[in-house]
Amino acid sequence: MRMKDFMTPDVPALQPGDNLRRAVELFRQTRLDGIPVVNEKGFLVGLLTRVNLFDALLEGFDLHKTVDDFLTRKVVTVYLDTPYQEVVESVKTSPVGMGVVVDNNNRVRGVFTKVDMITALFRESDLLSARLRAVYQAMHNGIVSVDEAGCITMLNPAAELLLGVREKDVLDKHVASALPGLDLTGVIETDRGEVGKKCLVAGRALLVNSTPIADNGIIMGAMAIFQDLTELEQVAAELESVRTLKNTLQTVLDIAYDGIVVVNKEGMITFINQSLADFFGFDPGDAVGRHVTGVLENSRLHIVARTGVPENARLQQVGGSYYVVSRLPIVENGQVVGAVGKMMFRNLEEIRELARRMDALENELNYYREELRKAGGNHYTFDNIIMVSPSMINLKREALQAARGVSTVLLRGESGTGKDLFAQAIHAASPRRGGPFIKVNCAAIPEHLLESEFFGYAPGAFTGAQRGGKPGRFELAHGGTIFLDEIGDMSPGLQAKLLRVLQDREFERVGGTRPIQVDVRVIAATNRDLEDMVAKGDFREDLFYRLNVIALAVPPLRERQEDILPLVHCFLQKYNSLCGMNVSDLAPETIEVLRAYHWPGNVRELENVIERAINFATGGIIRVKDLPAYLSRVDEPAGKRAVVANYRDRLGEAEREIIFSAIKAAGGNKTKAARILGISRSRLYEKLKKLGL
Ligand SMILES: Nc1ncnc2c1ncn2[C@@H]1O[C@H](COP(=O)(O)OP(=O)(O)OP(=O)(O)O)[C@@H](O)[C@H]1O
Repeated sequence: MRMKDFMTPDVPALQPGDNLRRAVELFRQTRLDGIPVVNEKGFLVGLLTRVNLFDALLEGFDLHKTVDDFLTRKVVTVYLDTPYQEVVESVKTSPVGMGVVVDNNNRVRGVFTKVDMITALFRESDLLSARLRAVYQAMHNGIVSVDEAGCITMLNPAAELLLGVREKDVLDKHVASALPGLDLTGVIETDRGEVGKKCLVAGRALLVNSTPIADNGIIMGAMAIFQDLTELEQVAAELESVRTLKNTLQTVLDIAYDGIVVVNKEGMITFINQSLADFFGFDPGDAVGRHVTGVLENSRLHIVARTGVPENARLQQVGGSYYVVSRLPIVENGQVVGAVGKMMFRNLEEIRELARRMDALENELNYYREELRKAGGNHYTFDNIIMVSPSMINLKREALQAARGVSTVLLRGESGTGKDLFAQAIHAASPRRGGPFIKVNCAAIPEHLLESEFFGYAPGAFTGAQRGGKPGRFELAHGGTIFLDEIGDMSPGLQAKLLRVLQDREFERVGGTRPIQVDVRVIAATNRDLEDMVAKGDFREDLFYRLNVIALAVPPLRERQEDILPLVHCFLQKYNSLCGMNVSDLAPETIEVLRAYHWPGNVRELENVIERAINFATGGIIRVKDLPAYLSRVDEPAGKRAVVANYRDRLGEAEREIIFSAIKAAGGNKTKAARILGISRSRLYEKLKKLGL
């Protein structure tokens, strides 16, 4: 409050030269204790008080005498903007008890009297108490105040809530009895406040600050301000867990494999992890607070923070190298508030190495899947093997004879001729048919697993091994038949071990010491020229003779054309039902093409061709156009092929040619062929199957 808010404005004034009569008249009109005297320019000359006037009259001056000789010249003057508090001090020291108010140009604008001051005081204290009450009401902390006798004078709503009492019920009661535990009488007695004292009041743990209330050095009472300690402790615990979480996150982000940078909506960096800073050689502290474009070349993070559109797996060039980055907006309550960028800057070689390892694992997985599928798959009998050709009928007769005995059988023949089927059929026709039929594809098992697959491993044989060890295929085949497919692909070390099993029917698990005896019939198969391998020293002669007790040769498909059509119809039936199709016949030209083809991949290739053709056929008939183009253009010039073949066929054809030439160069040795091609043996095996070779 300022002077202009509570002064008495527009008071009449005397001028130098005015007489006492004029003064008497003005006093009668205004009831003021003094009349300002101003000159013609409006400046204050003095103040004629009632006392001045009475003195003049008592001294016997008549009413025509001018006021000039009786004025009080030392007058309290204040400006319009002077604050209330300053005026109070002036008035206290003024002998007159009133003052004159002037503007900034020192012209008289009014007067202030003691009545004005008291009115202002009331207004001021009303305002103060309204403000104080608002604070009391709104405060989250509880407040209790007491008078000098310790009786409660006030309790705010927060205190009511915290202590579970109503103000009206405790007013004027002594604090010690109304609120036991809240010690304010001690504060009054000692005139000393206390900070952060723990008190138990009305069953609540409180943190209390108390202070005496004094006026001019006299204790008038005391006041306590308090808050719930349990609430405080809860907040502190929450803060602590947030701090721990922040530290954890910070550590995780700092050791993260990738670089991480966070910007706010303006594109200013708010966080950058240690890995990124280390990689580009700067201090994270220097980067925080700077615009991202000033720290990382070609950054678009500020754009993502503005648009909210994520950018995944983009390339960003920094310092002449490219890095894979992903940028994601940070959204809070539906608003984009920033963005986070992730940068893969590690050596690409490491990633390639990882990919290689994954590749190897995938091969392993595929192998086990295939084995699993076969383990639960159909077991063929001679009735399921489609054959009409005399050579096959003859073979079946020989195989049936072999099935009755216990001797080892060696199935010879090109890939895809049906050796696997014959092995199963022999088992099914043998007295061991009630026992297990276990197949081991020596070419498909990853090299490092071969030995443990064959013979199993003892408990604790190597890191990662199953705790109780694992039986090998020989153990699993006990009482039944083991079918060793692709026997020509076995390493020399394993050949020696196999020989021992065949001779002694006994072996040890990998890492084990106990000999294990098994009763197993062996059927082996190969598409390799084992005699040639023996001659070259690639295959043990003694093992060859052990295996070659009963040799059965499955003829290639091109040498038994009579079987082609019956096989086609068998596959039509199989894939119609598998694919939900209804393709029942072949156009005559299609039959011609199938007969004319030389089927290097034998029955497996024929089966693949039919499966594919069913998917392309229209009108329930397979036409030449539904067959792969390479079947019908053996002699066509390469230029013409390029025009007609579709992308997938050309790709498949190129792959076949590459694989064929590698196998040829390796003399039929798949391990060598895989090495030439730079792929794993099991991957080559997968490809051969896929291409029907
Ligand atoms: N006579 C047949 N009757 C029915 N299906 C056959 C016949 N011959 C082969 N097949 C089919 O052809 C595919 C290849 O047969 P199989 O696996 O027995 O050949 P394989 O000579 O053992 O080949 P690889 O030497 O590559 O192991 C199989 O899907 C099998 O079902």
